[in-house]
Amino acid sequence: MKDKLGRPLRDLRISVTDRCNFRCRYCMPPEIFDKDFKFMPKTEILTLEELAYMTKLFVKAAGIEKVRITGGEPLMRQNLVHLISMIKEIEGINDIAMTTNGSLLPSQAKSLKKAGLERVTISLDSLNDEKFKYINGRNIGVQSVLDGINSALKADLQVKINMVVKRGMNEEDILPMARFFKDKGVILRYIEYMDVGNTNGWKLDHVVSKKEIFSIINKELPIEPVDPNYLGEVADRYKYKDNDNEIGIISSVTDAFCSTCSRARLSADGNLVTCLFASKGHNLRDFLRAGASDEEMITKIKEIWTNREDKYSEERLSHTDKKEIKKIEMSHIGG
Ligand SMILES: Nc1nc2c(ncn2[C@@H]2O[C@H](COP(=O)(O)OP(=O)(O)OP(=O)(O)O)[C@@H](O)[C@H]2O)c(=O)[nH]1
Ligand SMILES: C[S@@+](CC[C@H](N)C(=O)[O-])C[C@H]1O[C@@H](n2cnc3c(N)ncnc32)[C@H](O)[C@@H]1O
Ligand code: SF4
Ligand code: SF4
Repeated sequence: MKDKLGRPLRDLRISVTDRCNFRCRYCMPPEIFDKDFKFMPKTEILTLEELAYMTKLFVKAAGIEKVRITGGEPLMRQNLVHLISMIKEIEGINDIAMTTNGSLLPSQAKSLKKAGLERVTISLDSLNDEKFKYINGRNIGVQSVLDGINSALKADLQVKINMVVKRGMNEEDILPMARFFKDKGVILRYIEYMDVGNTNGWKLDHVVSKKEIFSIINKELPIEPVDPNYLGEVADRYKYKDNDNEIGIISSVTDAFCSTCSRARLSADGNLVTCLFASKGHNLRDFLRAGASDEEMITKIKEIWTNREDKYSEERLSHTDKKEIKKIEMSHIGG
């Protein structure tokens, strides 16, 4: 099954909650996501069983093999271990990963691994405690994320680190992060700051480009490109010349990768979203709860994917001088 631009559906990213214990200023600015902010009501959120069932439908509809659990903060969802174990049982799924801020991992890493989680990507934007406390908007120190990383490694999970780079926020942390993680057996990935949602005040000037990130690292720690692991990998891979450790750079802004984008996103309230920058999703929840059969659900998923023609990042620069379009917030669909 291919979309209108010839792209298959391979990778399902499931957001299990729109809530988070952090308020990263580039994702959920605390002034907007405050005590009056209306998060999704519980009745609208898919149950763990519904999420697992939806995953099964995506396997049947498209043969997806890879699932990434995300949020909001996925570890805030109760009994997530149960969801992982249900997904693990689905024939055809051979890669279960999670993106998390890491702070709640120490108490959960072992049981997640036991349930079938193989990989975690942990977000960390600075090793400077004061700066990190400011960025996450909740005064949470670096050590709680480092504890999360250590607990994941101890539980034998594969670990990657995501660092969003924003000019004026943390570009001076690019090198310290590289130095710190270089020999730790984890892959650090730098992400160009993106214009997801409408609340983070994104400007093109805030973007530190892939080229710039490469040159900052390469000057002190020489690196060279490595071939992608698979077609459509979002990160460009590089390895250090003096050892085999790797870093990645994700360049959605300056070097878009829409032409190989095979990712579908399912929000916690059951909307199928075909692009990170979409204005809205396709409501699968109500269709499911109205009693649609497996066949009807599968037909619907296929219909949505085959009509897909998203390529926002390739067209981004032509959007910036126009009136801003409404986009789903990152905390709804999880990156
Ligand atoms: N524009 C855009 N950005 C994306 C897309 N997918 C991922 N990203 C960005 O890249 C970041 C890292 O993505 P991950 O989920 O860690 O990457 P992944 O490709 O699933 O990781 P691996 O499976 O380990 O290769 C996300 O948090 C987003 O910020 C996409 O389809 N479009
Ligand atoms: C939305 S979070 C959800 C999962 C989890 N709460 C976390 O932070 O890892 C997923 C990823 O998106 C990244 N992200 C959030 N806002 C972004 C933005 N405006 N540009 C680029 N990446 C962003 C985060 O840093 C994180 O790595
Ligand atoms: S990036 Fe992740 S941790 Fe930070 S506010 Fe967004 S959802 Fe929460
Ligand atoms: S902008 Fe949309 S179509 Fe392009 S890579 Fe990202 S999610 Fe895929």
